[in-house]
Amino acid sequence: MNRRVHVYSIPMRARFRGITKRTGLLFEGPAGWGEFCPFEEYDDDESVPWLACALEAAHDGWPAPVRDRIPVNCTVPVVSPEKAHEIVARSGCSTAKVKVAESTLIEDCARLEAVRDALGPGGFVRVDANMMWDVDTAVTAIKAMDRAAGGLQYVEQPCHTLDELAEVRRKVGVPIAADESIRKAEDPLRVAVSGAADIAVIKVAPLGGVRRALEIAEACGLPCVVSSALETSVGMAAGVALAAALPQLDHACGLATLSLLDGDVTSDSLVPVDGYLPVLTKPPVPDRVTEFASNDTAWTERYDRVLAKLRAST
Ligand SMILES: O=C(O)CCC(=O)C1=CC=C[C@@H](O)[C@@H]1C(=O)O
Ligand SMILES: [Mg+2]
Repeated sequence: MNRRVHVYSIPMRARFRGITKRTGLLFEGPAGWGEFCPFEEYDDDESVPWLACALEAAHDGWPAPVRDRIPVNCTVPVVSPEKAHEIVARSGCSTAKVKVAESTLIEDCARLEAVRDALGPGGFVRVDANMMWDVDTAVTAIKAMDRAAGGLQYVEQPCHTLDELAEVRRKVGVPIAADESIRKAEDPLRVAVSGAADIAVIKVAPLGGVRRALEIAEACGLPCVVSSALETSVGMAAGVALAAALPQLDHACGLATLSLLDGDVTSDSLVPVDGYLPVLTKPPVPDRVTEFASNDTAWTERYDRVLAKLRAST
């Protein structure tokens, strides 16, 4: 590795998807800064698209936007109903995505009631179960949550397989969104989600960058929601660029996750104002990265290994 890189480590405000700190690596190229931050469980092969996304930002820049601001949802981790209410009320967003299935159904429903209370009747509530349910559990839980939330906009990835999603979709009236089914697919360009889901959740880093994610979105043939991978504002800007370049955007996107981190690497933080994020022409400069600097060499070693794999595959 010979380029200028910064390894960062930022604590999470609340535990989210089992992690309590977000770590990754930033580097600069001729077009700006890129962020490489695959989650720990992604092996080197699975991390190749994450690096392609960072290299696209740093070297090529992004396709032209067709809109200049992106509606976003606030994201509610597994917290108490009081805390959930506070997160939603403070966010300024009229759509909330609530993590479910990690606590009991009673706790999830209490959180959903609090979220609806904070949003008022005009807001949208969606839930994400991260593949935790089997079909029967999903059907029971979705019906109960739909009641508790005063109507669900959709449920994201209730079960593991596409067949299970399709079965749940036939059994409940709530629309189904596919996330892991797309981002963890062997070939996201070929995965046939259309019978199993109503909405495609698209994450720019695991899918290999803005251009590649646009191709995948088109191949899915479904309305898309762009969602983050808990990046700092440097990586988040790529997700915003994807949402900005999609020909059609009917739903709020899951890109308001900076508030889940206890800090950011830049003073130009991508935090929403009145439920919208601005579209940037290039990634923000990480002028505050030294506050979160880490000397964990595992990240530079990971970068080198994944870069070698990326080069071998192109
Ligand atoms: O979509 C959002 O509102 C925020 C992003 C989010 O929920 C996620 C980001 C990264 C990893 C995931 O476990 C999770 C998701 O499953 O969508
Ligand atoms: Mg998800």
